[in-house]
Amino acid sequence: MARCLSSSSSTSSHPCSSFNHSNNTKKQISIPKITLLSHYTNPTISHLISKQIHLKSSNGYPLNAVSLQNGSSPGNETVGESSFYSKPEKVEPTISITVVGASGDLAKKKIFPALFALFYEACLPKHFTIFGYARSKMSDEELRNMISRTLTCRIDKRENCGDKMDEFLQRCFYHAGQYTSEEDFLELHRKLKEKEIGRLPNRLFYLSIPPNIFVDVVRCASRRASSESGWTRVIVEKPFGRDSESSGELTRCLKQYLTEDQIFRIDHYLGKELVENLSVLRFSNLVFEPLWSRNCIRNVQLIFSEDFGTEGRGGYFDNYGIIRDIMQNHLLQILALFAMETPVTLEAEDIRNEKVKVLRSMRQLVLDDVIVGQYKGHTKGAKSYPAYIDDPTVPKDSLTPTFAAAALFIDNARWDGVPFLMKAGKALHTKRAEIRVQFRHVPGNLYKRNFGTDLDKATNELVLRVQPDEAIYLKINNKVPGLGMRLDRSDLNLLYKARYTKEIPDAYERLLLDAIEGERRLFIRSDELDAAWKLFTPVLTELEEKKIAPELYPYGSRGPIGAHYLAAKHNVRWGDLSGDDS
Ligand SMILES: NC(=O)C1=CN([C@@H]2O[C@H](COP(=O)(O)OP(=O)(O)OC[C@H]3O[C@@H](n4cnc5c(N)ncnc54)[C@H](OP(=O)(O)O)[C@@H]3O)[C@@H](O)[C@H]2O)C=CC1
Ligand SMILES: O=C1O[C@H](COP(=O)(O)O)[C@@H](O)[C@H](O)[C@H]1O
Repeated sequence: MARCLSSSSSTSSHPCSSFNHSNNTKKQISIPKITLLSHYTNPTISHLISKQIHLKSSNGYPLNAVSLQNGSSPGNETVGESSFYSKPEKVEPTISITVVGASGDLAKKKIFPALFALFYEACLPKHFTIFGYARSKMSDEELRNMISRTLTCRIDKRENCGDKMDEFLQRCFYHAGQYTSEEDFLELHRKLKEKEIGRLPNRLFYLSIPPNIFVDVVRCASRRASSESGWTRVIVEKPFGRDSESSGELTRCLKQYLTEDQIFRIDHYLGKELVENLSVLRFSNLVFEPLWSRNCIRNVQLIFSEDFGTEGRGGYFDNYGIIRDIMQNHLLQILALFAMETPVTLEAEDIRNEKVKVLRSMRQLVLDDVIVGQYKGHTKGAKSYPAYIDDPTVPKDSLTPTFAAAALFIDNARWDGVPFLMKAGKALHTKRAEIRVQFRHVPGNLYKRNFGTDLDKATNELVLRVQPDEAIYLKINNKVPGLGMRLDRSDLNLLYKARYTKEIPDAYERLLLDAIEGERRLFIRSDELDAAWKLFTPVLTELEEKKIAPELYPYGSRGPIGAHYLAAKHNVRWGDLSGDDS
């Protein structure tokens, strides 16, 4: 896959070299010098212009008649100069990236650092501008200070970082506005245009805002600030609704203003290195794919564990809970990638088609196969840890789960009867995300009596440690060296930091770059989203209607004991997350 652009402004040598895509926005292109009047009413002239554009398009020029056709452009704008029959002129593309909600937590923590890292790595297009948009009053300089203060990205200790940072900050601007005001977005549009003069403008909006204002922003941005002749894309952060109905409604509303192709629903777990590697592991190694079914796999575990609580995000979290926050999206996406059939190609639609098929083959999740928990306060030595309900933004009688475990099944030929166990929790003893594949027993094992330990524990297990310390390891049985025949457990271990010197990019870097490049493979399609909500909505409704009380577990513990009963019911023992098994 082509990654990154060469940027004249970078000094780093990076493998990224080309921006060679099938999408019309990605190469330096030529467009004829014409005036594009979006409101052109004379049918003959309009027809001529359309024909001209069509002819040019089929000869390799961009299909940039959008503003003519959709009539939604903010004004009667021109591209190039008004000389209808003059020779085509090279127009280089530029991209304007607007971070909506620029004053917020995610923007500071992830989006600006990821953009800077892409710039540092020469992965951003040669011509780009970044705009922050939010209600807070800020000058360009104040935004720049905010960005440089909060840049704690993986490269900020590298050579020339300061110089590159200055260069980057000079391309960052701020516009204060309301999220519901078309006027304010029109003002933004004018500012963007000033930076885009003489270039083919492409625009990317990143909605880093609370979900209740997604649609307002999309309405304002699409009506008043979309690109007139290049593309306009919108990255939408989760949550995409809180159940089937609200998610369907959100999709319908967004589609009033955007096509599905313009919507990039982000699930940042899909941008994690190990999750990207899952398909590579499966489909490019003959040793794994033949084992990838009920014939050899006993169970699959998808585990997310954080060693801190909601910490400032209680207000958001209490309306969602851990099932919506982690399971319905991050863990289910991993499951779909893990379990899908071989896609026809690596194209986005082929992969997403296979993921939807898996999701639609899943058995309806039932309450008996779900357990929920909530962390309570805990004192350890001199240190005391708060309960979830100690968060001032959380109601004291909240039943919102901060922990959940669930057993899911895929009713297809490959996975019939194999439990897929999910476990996700906050304020646990460790921070970790893993995919654990436990294999079946070796039938008629000749060495059974040679094991020092119980054979039941001695099946093969493949672990993909998504974070921290990315690793893939396979637990095998091995002869203890020496005379005699005694077997013990050992690991074939691929620890990334031991094998690779290159730092692993943050998931947001990968996903932002993909959105810029128009690569949709790692973004969620609306039918995937629909299938994901169908799976979880009934159980979420039941939990809430029946006011099921979560099992309390101490902050920093391994979570509720109920998770072990659930696993045992399906003949599963959770893998050891203590970290000493790799
Ligand atoms: N933070 C995180 O770690 C993660 C966040 N997300 C998602 O990303 C999005 C942004 O998250 P985050 O940055 O934490 O959100 P914030 O709560 O920090 O909100 C972002 C900005 O939106 C504006 N805002 C906040 N509340 C409201 C409101 N009620 N009405 C109108 N505007 C408001 C504020 O800007 P101003 O007042 O200046 O307009 C704020 O700076 C959300 O959808 C969230 O669910 C997803 C994964 C992780
Ligand atoms: O989406 C979310 O993810 C974070 C965890 O992300 P990670 O990349 O740090 O593992 C989680 O803390 C948050 O609650 C959730 O909304």
